[in-house]
Amino acid sequence: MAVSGGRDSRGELKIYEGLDDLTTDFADYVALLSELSVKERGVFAIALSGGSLISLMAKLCETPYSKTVDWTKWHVFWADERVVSKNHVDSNYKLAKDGLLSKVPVLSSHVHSINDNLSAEEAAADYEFVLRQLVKTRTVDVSESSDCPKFDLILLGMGPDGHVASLFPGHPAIERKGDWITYLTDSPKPPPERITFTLPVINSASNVAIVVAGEAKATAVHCAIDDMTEEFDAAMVPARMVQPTDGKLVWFLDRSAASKLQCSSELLE
Ligand SMILES: O=C(O)[C@H](O)[C@@H](O)[C@H](O)[C@H](O)COP(=O)(O)O
Repeated sequence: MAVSGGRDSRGELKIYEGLDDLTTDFADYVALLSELSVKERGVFAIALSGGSLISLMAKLCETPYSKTVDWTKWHVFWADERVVSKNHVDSNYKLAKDGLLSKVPVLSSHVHSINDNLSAEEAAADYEFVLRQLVKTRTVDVSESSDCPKFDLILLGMGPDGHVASLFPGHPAIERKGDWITYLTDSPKPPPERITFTLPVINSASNVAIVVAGEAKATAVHCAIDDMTEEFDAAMVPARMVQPTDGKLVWFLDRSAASKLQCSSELLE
């Protein structure tokens, strides 16, 4: 069973007793947004992350979703990627391919992964170029307020340090504004070389979901969502800076991840 509550600009909270409820509701959420986007725009532009997120999407490969979702209309991107070859165990592309994309009929020409023959800096520039072409054709919509791509849905996990995509606490990549995609060669979470959507791109999406499970992330969830004192530095918890300008943010949390939220006891009553 889930409880839901609003936290204004820090998003809607959905808290689940167990992972089974969470993954079922999460699959319903993705399937519904896919349906609405396809109805409205003819395509569904979705950006994935790495980590446990992909295993939490596993229900989408099962019925009814495997049969009811219009997979041929999906265009798949990565909100962040590790700069390694596509068949490397660290590759977010490989993770998604093995756990999701090879099990559903997404068209290979609609899977927009990074060029793994390039350096991190070159791969970021190349990925931004690819994205710009797809924004021109409106495969990915554009935000009128920011001129950034407006993804139908960006899916993020969160690390125990509060990072999302490859935007880490206190790292200069959080501040990047001019670029859509930036790169790191010193990621605190291995591997060190990565590319990542910048915050303006994440915050221009129509929908953003942050999916978090486990007690190890409870403090970061608290710091990302609860009201804090004025001295609190949001740049130290990148997930707190995810605040879509014209879109909607939803947090999918299990009970352990939500256990330090000030508002969780009210919500769970
Ligand atoms: O490539 C990456 O490392 C990810 O995109 C990263 O942002 C991930 O989503 C979080 O670190 C959460 O990962 P876990 O869910 O595995 O903790």
